[in-house]
Amino acid sequence: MSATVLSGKEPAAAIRAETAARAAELAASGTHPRLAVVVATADESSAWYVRSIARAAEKAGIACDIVDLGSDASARDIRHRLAVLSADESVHGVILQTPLPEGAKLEDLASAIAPGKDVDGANPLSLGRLAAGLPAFAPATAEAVVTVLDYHGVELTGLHVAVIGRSTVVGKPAAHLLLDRNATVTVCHSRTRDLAAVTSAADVVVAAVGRAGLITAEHVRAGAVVVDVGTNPTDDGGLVGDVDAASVAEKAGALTPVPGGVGPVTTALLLRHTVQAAAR
Ligand SMILES: NC(=O)C1=CN([C@@H]2O[C@H](COP(=O)(O)OP(=O)(O)OC[C@H]3O[C@@H](n4cnc5c(N)ncnc54)[C@H](OP(=O)(O)O)[C@@H]3O)[C@@H](O)[C@H]2O)C=CC1
Ligand SMILES: Nc1nc(=O)c2c([nH]1)NC[C@@H]1CN(c3ccc(C(=O)N[C@@H](CCC(=O)O)C(=O)O)cc3)C=[N+]21
Repeated sequence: MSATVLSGKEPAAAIRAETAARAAELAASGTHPRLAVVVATADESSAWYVRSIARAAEKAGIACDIVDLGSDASARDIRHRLAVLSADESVHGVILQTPLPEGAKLEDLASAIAPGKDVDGANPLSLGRLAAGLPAFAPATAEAVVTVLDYHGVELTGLHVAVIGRSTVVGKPAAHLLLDRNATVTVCHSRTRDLAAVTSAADVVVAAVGRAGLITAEHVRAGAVVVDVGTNPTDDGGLVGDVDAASVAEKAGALTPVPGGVGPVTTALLLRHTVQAAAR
C-alpha cells in the first residue's frame, strides 16, 4: 500500500490564476502590485524560494524587487531597509527571507514591516493578531499547510495534529491556523522527549524542521496524513523534505511530496497576499 500523493500543484495553479486576474484588474485601474523581497542570506533553500517567487510574480503581472543585502548585512541595515520599503508607496508587500545573519532576529527586525505590507506575516503584530483570531496576513507557508489539506478534502475538525517545529515562519503560525480549524494541536521541537511516540499518536503530522529524512515510518501511525514542509537542498542540486518519503509512503495514508507539495502553494499565497495588500 502506498500513500495518496497530496499534490500542491493544482491548488497553487488555481491561486496563481485568480491572483493574476486580480493583478490585471488592479493594473487597469492604475495600481501595479509590487513585492519587495529582502535577502540577507546565502542559504540555498532560501535562494530556491526567491527564484520561484520572482518567476511566479512575473507570470502573474506582479513586479518583484529582490533586495540582496548580502549575508554579512547588519541587523541595523536590514531594519533600515525594511522601514524604507514600508514607507515606499509604490511597494505593496515586503518580505524578509530567513535564515538571517548572526545576531539578527526575524521577530525583532520584522517589526519594521508595516502591518498592511506584511504579506508573510512576520511582524509580531501579525502573529499576535493571528493568535487572537483577528484579520492579519498569515505566514504563507503556514497557510499553505492548511490550504493543501483543504484542497484534498481533509476535514480537520477533531483531528489530532502534531506539528514538528516551532518557528515564527512555520510551526507556531501553523499551530494557530490548525487550532482555528478545530484541530487538537501538539507542537513538537528539538527538546521534545520521544518525538516518535508523540507524532505516532497523531492523525496528521506536519514536519517543519529542516532536516532531510528526519521523519521515518516509526514516527507515523498507519493511515495518517503527513505534510512535509521541509525543503532541504541535496548535493546534486535537488530538493528533499524532512520526511523519508520511501519508508513513510508505505505506512501513511497520504503524503505531500517535495518538490510539488507545500512549496508551490506557499509561493502562490505570497503573491495572493501581495495583490490583497495592493487592493487596500
Ligand atoms: N515549503 C515551504 O514553503 C517552506 C519550507 N521551509 C522549510 O521548512 C523547514 C523549517 O523551516 P523553519 O521553521 O524556518 O526552520 P527553523 O530552523 O527556524 O526551525 C526548525 C524547528 O525544528 C525544530 N527541530 C530541530 N531539530 C529537531 C529535531 N531533531 N526534532 C524535533 N524538532 C526539531 C527546532 O526546534 P527548536 O525550536 O527547539 O530549536 C525548530 O523549532 C526548512 O527546511 C525550511 O527550508 C520553510 C519555509 C517555507
Ligand atoms: N521569511 C521566510 N519565509 C519563507 O517562507 C521562507 C524563508 N523565509 N526562507 C526560506 C524558506 C524556504 N522556502 C521555500 C518555499 C517554497 C519552495 C518551493 O516552492 N519549492 C518548490 C521547488 C522549487 C522550484 O520549483 O522552484 C517545490 O517545493 O516544489 C521552496 C522553499 C520558504 N522559506
